[in-house]
Amino acid sequence: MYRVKEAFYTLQGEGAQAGRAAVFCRFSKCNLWTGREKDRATAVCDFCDTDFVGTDGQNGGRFETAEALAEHVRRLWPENAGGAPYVVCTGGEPLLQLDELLIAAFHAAGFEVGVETNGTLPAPAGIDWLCVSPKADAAVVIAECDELKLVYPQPLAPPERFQDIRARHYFLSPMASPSAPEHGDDPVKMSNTRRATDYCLAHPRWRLTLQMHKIIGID
Ligand SMILES: C[S@@+](CC[C@H](N)C(=O)[O-])C[C@H]1O[C@@H](n2cnc3c(N)ncnc32)[C@H](O)[C@@H]1O
Ligand SMILES: Nc1nc2[nH]cc(C(=O)O)c2c(=O)[nH]1
Ligand code: SF4
Ligand SMILES: [Mg+2]
Repeated sequence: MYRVKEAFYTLQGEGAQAGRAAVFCRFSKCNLWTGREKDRATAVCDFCDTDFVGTDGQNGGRFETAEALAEHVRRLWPENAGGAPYVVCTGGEPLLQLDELLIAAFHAAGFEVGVETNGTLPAPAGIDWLCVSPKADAAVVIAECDELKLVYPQPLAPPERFQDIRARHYFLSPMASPSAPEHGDDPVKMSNTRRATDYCLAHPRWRLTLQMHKIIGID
């Protein structure tokens, strides 16, 4: 059984695949926060900007088989539109649920499979694009990925701690305020963007990435 909060067709807003059309499949549940506001202050990850509780979002639901979920995602991709169909598995923490069966079913449906993970759980084989985004002092168990995308600043997760994770790209993503309006003003994010910029200027191995979807007002 796979539990999905929501699924939607949009442009990837972050990282090296920014601008690419993708179906986002947001899995329910996370291992670093319950998703309830009353638990935020004591959570390992306390700045999450996402609602991943339950299965009641747009195109959310419970799927008995990998094939059923892959078919559900396939229906969200435009027909005969060309390009390489792309699904981004996110959450919540997708590696609590994503397994080799589901990856095979996505591939059989014609999709490349991207994953956004906090890096604390091992990744199944077959993922086409793996993005690891470390959180606070949670141990990262993934040694190699396509992109490391660190939310910045995090007092317990300075960039220097992750130099030994092998990645094709190293990104800093300015921390947005979890309570800021989804597509509105966020002074905290503005200040964090300046700090991330300064870090990238001083450490050119790191590149700046912005949450483009929030800037242009799409999902
Ligand atoms: C909601 S998480 C879900 C996937 C996975 N649990 C993870 O943390 O990578 C999706 C992406 O949003 C980022 N994110 C979450 N809260 C954020 C915030 N307040 N500001 C900027 N990025 C944030 C995460 O770091 C991650 O790259
Ligand atoms: N457009 C868009 N791009 C994204 N990249 C990562 C996201 C996520 O929540 O995992 C996300 C998201 O929620 N929307
Ligand atoms: S690990 Fe990801 S989904 Fe979980 S609370 Fe943090 S940002 Fe949100
Ligand atoms: Mg998001």
